[in-house]
Amino acid sequence: MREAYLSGSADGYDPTDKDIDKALRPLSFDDFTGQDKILENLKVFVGAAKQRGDALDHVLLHGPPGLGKTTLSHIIANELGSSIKMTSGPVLDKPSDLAGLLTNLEPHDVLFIDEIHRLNPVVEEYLYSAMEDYRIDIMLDSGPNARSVQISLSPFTLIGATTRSGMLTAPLRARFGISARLEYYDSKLLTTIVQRSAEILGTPIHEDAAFEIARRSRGTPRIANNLLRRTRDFAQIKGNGTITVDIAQFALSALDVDARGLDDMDKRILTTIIDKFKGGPVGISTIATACGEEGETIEEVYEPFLIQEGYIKRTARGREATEAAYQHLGRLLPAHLRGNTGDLFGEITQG
Ligand SMILES: Nc1ncnc2c1ncn2[C@@H]1O[C@H](COP(=O)(O)OP(=O)(O)OP(=O)(O)O)[C@@H](O)[C@H]1O
Ligand SMILES: [Mg+2]
Repeated sequence: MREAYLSGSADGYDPTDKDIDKALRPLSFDDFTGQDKILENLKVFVGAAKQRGDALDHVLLHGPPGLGKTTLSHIIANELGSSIKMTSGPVLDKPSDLAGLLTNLEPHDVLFIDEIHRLNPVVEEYLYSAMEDYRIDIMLDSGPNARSVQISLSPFTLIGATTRSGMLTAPLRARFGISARLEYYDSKLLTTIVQRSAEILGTPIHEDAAFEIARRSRGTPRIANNLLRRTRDFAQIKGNGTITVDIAQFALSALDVDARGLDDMDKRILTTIIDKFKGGPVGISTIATACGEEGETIEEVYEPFLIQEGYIKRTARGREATEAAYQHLGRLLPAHLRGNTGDLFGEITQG
């Protein structure tokens, strides 16, 4: 497969980790664990496009970081038997950057634009006709000699990836025939992913150890793979190379991984709601300001996991911390969450 990397990705790993990361990346639909509904549909769309000899319709992949958007894009290109060219929104500065990429695409190639919500609006405008009619108008010269030339493109598939689908403009969103939102993985799926990765790394791992890593990975394969790599180091130095549940627990607490996999920002959001706003309800923009993060990011990257895990509730008046959040952070339950059962938290706060 031919690849042109126009930009480095912003994963922030060191080079060795990056190489391992590449080795762990599933290459085909059958290799990919989870996201069943999305995969089933993609198989149909890819199969049908191939049968007709058409380019696959443009695909938008959205969802929180580390769930497999880039991985799936490579898989789609592989399954199409096409090449993939990769770039990202912020890198495409001028329309000519985009034109250069588009005119170099072979029929049915995939152009992957990461962080597509960060496209320069002028570049985005050019993308519309490219996506719709496989052609672009380029302005030659300027002033009185200015004229526009139309260039035909090979039929191609644009795959856009974003963690912030809310920031996409309506006209751009409307031009994607296929749109899929990736969801967090449950612990069972992540256990399978950890076991698969351990096998690729040649590291023996017990099933309960794989599960321990999985359930503390914030529903995210990237985090699971990261924790596996670090746990493997502990197994090598502190044990005999096999990852047992004891080694996993030791490693995870040495790494300061929360028992339920929450990260710093998750915890900051919960403590903000509980300590500063009496458990809510409080609006997202208020939480954002208090946490020093953008509201959109909280809404699209952090909140879905906290809601899925039952730590916060979305109500008409804002976000509320649940009993689970108070308990997880070891805070006393407020009166409105105190049941009649007189549990530990309830009783302490009674007096
Ligand atoms: N379903 C899966 N099965 C096995 N491994 C997976 C799966 N999804 C993701 N991974 C692993 O997790 C890592 C992160 O995935 P990927 O880079 O595709 O995420 P992403 O959604 O593009 O994240 P970002 O939004 O940060 O770009 C990959 O290196 C891959 O090895
Ligand atoms: Mg990515």
